[in-house]
Parts: sequence; C-alpha cells; structure tokens
Amino acid sequence: MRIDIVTIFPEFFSVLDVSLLGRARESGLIELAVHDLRDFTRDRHRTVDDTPYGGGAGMVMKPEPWGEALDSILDTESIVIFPSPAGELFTQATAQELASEKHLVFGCGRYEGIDERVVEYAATRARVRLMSMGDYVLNGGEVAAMAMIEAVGRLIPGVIGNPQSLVEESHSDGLLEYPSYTKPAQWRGLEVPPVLLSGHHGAIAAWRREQQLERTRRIRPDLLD
Ligand SMILES: CC(C)N1CCN(Cc2ccc(Cn3ccc4ccc(-c5n[nH]c(N)c5C#N)cc43)cc2)CC1
Repeated sequence: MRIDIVTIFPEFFSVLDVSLLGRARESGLIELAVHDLRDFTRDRHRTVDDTPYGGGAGMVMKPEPWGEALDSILDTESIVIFPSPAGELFTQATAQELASEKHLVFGCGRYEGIDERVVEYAATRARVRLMSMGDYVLNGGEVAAMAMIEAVGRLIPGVIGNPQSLVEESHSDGLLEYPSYTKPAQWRGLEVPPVLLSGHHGAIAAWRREQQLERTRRIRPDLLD
C-alpha cells in the first residue's frame, strides 16, 4: 500500500518513522510520503489560506495549492480521504475497507477547513471520502489522519507480528474486548479470575464472551442495536 499525506505540518508525521509502521515502511509493506502544502504555493509568502467568501470567522484554505498538490499525487487507483468534522464516522469497518486499497491520499486541512471546490475537483480525479473521528472538534486533520493511518496500517498483512491478535480485538466482532490479565496471579490483594488459571479452554472462551457482552451492554449499548 502507498500512503500520501498533504499537510502544512509535515513534521507532525515524523512519528510514523518509528514503531510498527516504521518497520512496515522499512520492509516495503507500506510506502509513505508526506507533502508540505506550502511547497505547492506560488507566492513568496507561501500563502495557503484566505478570508471566507460570504464572511464569517476564521480563514479558509485556498484551492490553488491543493490542486497543484493533488495533481502531483493522484492516479486512477487513489482514494482521497479528507478528515472533516462533517465527514462520515470512521470505524473499524472503515479501516477494514481501506486496508484493501492500493493508494490512500490524506488531505489534512487546517483553519476552518478547505475550499469546497478542492473536494469537488478531487472527485473528478479519484474517489473521495470525508471522514470524521467523532463528534468533537479538532484543530485540523493531522491527528485524524494519524489515527486512520495506524488503524488501517495495522490491518495490512505482515505489519502486525501475530495476525491472531487482529482476530480477537475490540470491534472486530462488533463487541468490546474482554479484560486481559498477566502475571502475577495476586497483585496488591487483587486476584486474576480463577477461570483463566483453570486451563479449561471451553470455560475460558465462554467467560471471555460473557465479559465482552457484559462490557458492551454496560459501556456501549449502541453497538448492540
Ligand atoms: C460557522 C463557521 C465559521 N464554523 C466554521 C468551523 N466549523 C467547524 C470546524 C471546526 C474546526 C475545524 C478545524 N479543522 C480544520 C480541518 C479539520 C479536519 C478535521 C477536523 C475534525 N474535527 N473533529 C473531527 N472529528 C475532525 C476530523 N476528522 C477539524 C478540522 C474545522 C471546522 C463550524 C462552523
């Protein structure tokens, strides 16, 4: 998979050089490039924003640099993802979908957002999706893009050492995950549930499933609708 990111804060993504995704890049499983939107400006101040037509607070990102940047990146197999408060909710199912794509392009806006014509233009060149992390307000798209890249990247075969850990994780079966424990068996007066020490795999599996259901009912009943 190839991932391209367009942002005015390219240094934000330097963390992607380390950890799992860093190793996935070294092994060639993921090819990633970060592009500074200001490199696609034509004025000496490298301007990327201007006041909104129709008035209103804040600034809007100008379309010209975005058009130049996208023209240098897009191909027929690209899907462009614009993080946006107005986007569809990004979920584990979305991550699963995107993990099978060949080329993801993340357009990270700032200020009050990107001129809408950029989304319209991108849609003439590639598939486009606006994605939201949830009903709260961020200052830009970079945090959202980072979260999506991690959620998608870890699903690519070979990126996670033990693929079995992808099978049982939260939301993969629509439920929250069961609680986990490790040594020591007693810690500060707190015990590990005895069933987990029983070696009875059937009872352990049943207990874990019940824990998932109980947690989901209690914390995220919406997942059971
Ligand atoms: C009336 C008029 C002046 N108001 C103009 C601001 N509107 C909302 C507004 C508020 C802040 C931002 C800052 N921002 C810039 C790019 C950008 C990308 C993603 C997100 C983002 N926020 N929350 C998420 N889950 C996100 C995701 N994914 C936020 C972004 C962009 C847009 C509300 C209306």
